[in-house]
Amino acid sequence: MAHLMSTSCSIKISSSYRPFGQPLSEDRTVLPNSFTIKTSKSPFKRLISKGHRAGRSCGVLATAASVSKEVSANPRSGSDRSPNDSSKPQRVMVIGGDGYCGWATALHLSNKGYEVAIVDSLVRRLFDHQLGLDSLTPISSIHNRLRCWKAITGKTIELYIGDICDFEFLSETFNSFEPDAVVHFGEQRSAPYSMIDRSRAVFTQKNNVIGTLNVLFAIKEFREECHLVKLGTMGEYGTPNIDIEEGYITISHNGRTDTLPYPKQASSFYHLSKVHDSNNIAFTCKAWGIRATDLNQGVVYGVKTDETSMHEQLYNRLDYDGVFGTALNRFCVQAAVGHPLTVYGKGGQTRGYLDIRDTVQCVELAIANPAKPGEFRVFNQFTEQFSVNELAALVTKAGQKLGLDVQTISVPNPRVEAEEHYYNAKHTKLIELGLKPHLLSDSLLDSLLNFAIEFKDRIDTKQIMPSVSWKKIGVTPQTVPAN
Ligand SMILES: O=c1ccn([C@@H]2O[C@H](COP(=O)(O)OP(=O)(O)O[C@H]3O[C@H](CS(=O)(=O)O)[C@@H](O)[C@H](O)[C@H]3O)[C@@H](O)[C@H]2O)c(=O)[nH]1
Repeated sequence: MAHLMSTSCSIKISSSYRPFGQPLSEDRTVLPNSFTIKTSKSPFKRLISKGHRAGRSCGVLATAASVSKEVSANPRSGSDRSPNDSSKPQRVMVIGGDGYCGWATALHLSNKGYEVAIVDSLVRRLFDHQLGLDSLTPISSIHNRLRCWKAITGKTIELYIGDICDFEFLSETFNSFEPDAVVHFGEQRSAPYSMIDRSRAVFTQKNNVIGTLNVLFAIKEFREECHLVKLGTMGEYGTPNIDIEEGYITISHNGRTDTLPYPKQASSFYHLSKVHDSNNIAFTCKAWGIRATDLNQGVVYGVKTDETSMHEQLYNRLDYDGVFGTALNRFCVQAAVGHPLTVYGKGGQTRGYLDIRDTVQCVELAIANPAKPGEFRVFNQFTEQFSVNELAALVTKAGQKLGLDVQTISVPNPRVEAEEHYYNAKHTKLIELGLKPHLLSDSLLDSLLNFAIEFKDRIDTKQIMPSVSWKKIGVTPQTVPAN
């Protein structure tokens, strides 16, 4: 495998850096190549990109990038647009661009010709340190990731490190970057994390709800035309005993009919934070004329996209632990290491799933076809439905083909959720916009299993069993024992 030799540089994060939202007003972050960002009034517009443009060699040995053609037929993709056409966004701010979905999306949009800026507090990396967890794949620092991207493709992604709950920081990023679209992945996204203890529940809702509120205020104040593309979740709907519509349902009641937001029945403090976000966004679309798209995403699986596969320093994270790992990714890692697949309860829990290559495609489609001013669009972002038992059966079959002995166990369900239920959710709007789904196939499972086998030595089997109980959550802070 090709290796990237970093240039020698010192990256200093101020000792007063606060990842949980306190103002950074006088902090100074010293960046590689001796650029200094001041987070108070100084204009730090594009200082980082100047650092990249200085073009210092990263010693990249990888071959040149292949460019994805997935949605290139779309006439409104980034590179095809005339700069005078204000309805077609070109400058995209990806909040949470260092995370699993955000990183893949930032690279994809950059590859498609959009001017991209990543805004991230790096708190996701801190959660791993605090809980003693790690990604299956070794991931580079955000600075090395961006240097590598620049070295391979010649494209610059700007970087703003800070917390969007700090409105002063967010205002500066808006005024500096002047986004046409904001893709907001910058939330605490794990349901089990939000159910560890009171402080994590409070953190999740504060971080997610206030962060989104700040983004709404920033759009209103500084970039009225900016399109908000917000990552919601299919979990907002819960598992009702009727078909799930895309955001709205037409109801007749006592002789009158109206189209209303689809009822929400979230089942964790995390999923509830997304419901609160949706209500705040819907209200501000009506009250202030904000244009927004809520992408109610299902469970994402996979790790590779065209862009993250270009070099090992661009690899995406892959979580397999009981807090951040999601069902199919976990099952593939479990199979690789000979751990029985952990089906919670009866295993009839059915959800919408999608390949991470479709996440990036969906976000691009939403940006390229923006909502109208005042419109609050909701798209259900998944491609197929599976029960947990069905996923376990698919992974067992794929594992056997690779010579793995895959067993399944029923683990007492740590969550409060229906284990056998009706589930039929609509997901046609993104298909209508041109989504070409990568359906779950033997070859994807094969590749994911092989990826897990490749990094098998990094797997800490102690992190596999679930450790967070929905019923046992209490006010006492939970700490992690050193094993
Ligand atoms: O080892 C496991 C892990 C999960 N499950 C079950 O699989 C289902 C999905 O759980 P998950 O951990 O894969 O996903 P979830 O907690 O719902 O959250 C993930 O998927 C959500 C989409 S959705 O599920 O709400 O549609 C996103 O919003 C979240 O950010 C993402 O972490 C649940 O019924 C869970 O009980 C198992 O049976 N065994």
